Amino acid sequence: MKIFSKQQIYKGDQQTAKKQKISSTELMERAGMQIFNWIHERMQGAQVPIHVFCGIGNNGGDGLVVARHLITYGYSVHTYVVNCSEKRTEDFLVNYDRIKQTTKKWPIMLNCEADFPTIGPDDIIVDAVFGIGLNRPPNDWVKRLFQHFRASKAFTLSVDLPSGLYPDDVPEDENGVVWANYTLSFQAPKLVFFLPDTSKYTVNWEALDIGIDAEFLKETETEVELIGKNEIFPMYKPREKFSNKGTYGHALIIGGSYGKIGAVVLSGKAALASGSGLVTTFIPKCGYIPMQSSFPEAMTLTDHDEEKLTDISFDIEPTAIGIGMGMGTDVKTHVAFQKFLESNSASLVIDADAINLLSKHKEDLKLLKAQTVLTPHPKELERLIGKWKNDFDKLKKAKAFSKKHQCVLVIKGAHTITVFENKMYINSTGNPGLSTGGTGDVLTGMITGLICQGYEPLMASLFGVYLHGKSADIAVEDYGYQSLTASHVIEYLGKAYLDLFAKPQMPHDPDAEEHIS
Ligand SMILES: NC(=O)C1=CN([C@@H]2O[C@H](COP(=O)(O)OP(=O)(O)OC[C@H]3O[C@@H](n4cnc5c(N)ncnc54)[C@H](O)[C@@H]3O)[C@@H](O)[C@H]2O)[C@H](O)CC1
Ligand SMILES: [K+]
Repeated sequence: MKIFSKQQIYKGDQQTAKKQKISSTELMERAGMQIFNWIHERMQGAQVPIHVFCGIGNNGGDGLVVARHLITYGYSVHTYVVNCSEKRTEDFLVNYDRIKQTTKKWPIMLNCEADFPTIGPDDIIVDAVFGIGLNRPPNDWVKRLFQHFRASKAFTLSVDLPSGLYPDDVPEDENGVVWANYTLSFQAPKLVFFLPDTSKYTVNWEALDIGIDAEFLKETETEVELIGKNEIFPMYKPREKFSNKGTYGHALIIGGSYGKIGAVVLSGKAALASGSGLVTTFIPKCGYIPMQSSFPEAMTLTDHDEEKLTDISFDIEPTAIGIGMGMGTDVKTHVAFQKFLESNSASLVIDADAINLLSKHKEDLKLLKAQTVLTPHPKELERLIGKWKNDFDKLKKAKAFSKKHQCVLVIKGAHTITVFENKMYINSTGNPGLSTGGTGDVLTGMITGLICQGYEPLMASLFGVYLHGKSADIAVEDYGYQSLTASHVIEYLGKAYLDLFAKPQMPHDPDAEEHIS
C-alpha cells in the first residue's frame, strides 16, 4: 500500500475533484460521511455523549460533517470549535453554516481553558482539531485541551491523524499531541503511524476509502510503501516439479565464536526452512560437534582456530552468504572478514558483529558489492550511520547511506523498515514476542535462503522480513508473547508460507484494514 506525502495528498484531492467533477466540499462530505458510517455501524444509535472537537481548517470541516450526521441520526452530540486562529477554510465555513441549519444546538466556541467542557470516562471524543495541515506547534491552551482529552480517559477517535502530529516531522512536545485510541485516516495510513517516535499517539488505525482518483493512486510514485500480503504474494516464486536441491541454491552461513555457536545454528536452520536447497555453516572449531548434532541437514566447515574466526576460506561456491551472527569483533576476526570481503563474489547478507566491524572500520564499506543486504538493529544502525535527531533524520541518513554504498538496509524494529536508495518499505507483520534473543539471526538466515532461491536482494529482504513477522504472528497464538522463541519462528515458517495462500485479503474487509500501530 502506498503511503503518500502531504503534498501528494493535497494533489490527490485536487485531481479527484477535477476528474470526478465534484467540489472540495463534496469530497469533504464524502470523507466526513465515511467517518460517520464507521461510528454509526459500531454504535447503532447508543446514547453515549459524543464530543466532536473541530479545528478551523479542513480537518475541522470533516469534524463538522461528522457531527451533523450524528445529530441527524439522533446521537447525543456536543460540537465545539477550537477557536485557535481567525483563518477559517472555505469548506469549514460551508459546513459551519450547514450544521447551524441542522440543529439549534450550535457549536460551542472554545477560546481558553475556562471554556473546556467536562468529559466523562465513558464518553467519546472525536478529534478533528488538526490534520495534515498543522504547520507549527499548537497554542498552549490547545495543548492543555489535548491533555484534558487524555486525562478524561474517554475513547478518543482521531480524524485523519491525531491532532498535533505533523505528517512529516516529530512533534517537540508529547503533551501537544492527542493520544488517540483509534485513528481513521483518509485513503492511506500516514508514515508517522509506523515510526518509533510517533506510533504511540494512536493505538489502532484504519484507512477509509474516500474514492480518491484511481489513476492518481495507481500512477503516483511514493517514497514509502506499506508491505502486506497484497504486496508480498506477487513476489512468491513457486517450487518447480522437476527440481532438485541444486535448483534452490546453496546458502553459506558464517559466524559464531566460543559460546555463540547457537546463533549460527538458528541462522542456518532458518535458511533451510525458508527454502534454500543446501546449507553449509562455517564456524570456529569448537562448534563442530554441537552444530553437527543439532543441525544434521547442514554441512559444516570450520576455521582452524578453536574459538573464533581467523581465516574464512572454503572451496564451495555458495549462491548467497549470511555473515556476522555471534562472530565477535576480535582483531583476527576483523582481518579475516576484510580478506573475505575482498575476494567474495556471492550475494551477501551482513548482520550483527559483521555490521559492528564495518562501523569500526568504515574504510571496509567500499568493499561491499552493490545490493549487499545489511540488517542492523537500532544500536547497530547508530554505529553505522551516526546519531540522529529523530526518526525522520534517521531515515534521511539511512537513505543517504544506502545510496552511497548501494546497499539494502533492513532497519529492524517493531515496524522493520527496509531502505533501498530513495525508497522505504514498512513491514506490517510481527509482534513484541520477537523481542527475544536469536530472532535477528533467524531473519538473516531467511533472507540469505531467499536470495539462494533467486529472489533479488531487495525482494528477499522484503519477503524475509514479512515471513519472519508472519511466522511470529502465527506462533504467538500458541506460545504467547513471553514464551515465543527464535526457534518457534523457524518452526512456524511453513505456516507463514501457507498463509500466503489462505483467504485473500479483501481491500474492503474491515478485519483486514484494522491495524494496531
Ligand atoms: N484526501 C484527503 O485526505 C482529504 C482530507 N481532508 C481533510 O483536510 C485536512 C487538511 O486540511 P487543512 O485545512 O489543510 O489543514 P488542517 O485542518 O489540518 O489544519 C490546519 C489549519 O490550521 C492552520 N494551522 C496550522 N497549524 C496551526 C496551529 N498550530 N495553530 C493554529 N492553526 C494552525 C493551518 O493554516 C490550517 O488552515 C486533512 O487532514 C483531512 O482531515 C478533506 O476534508 C477531504 C479530503
Ligand atoms: K485530527
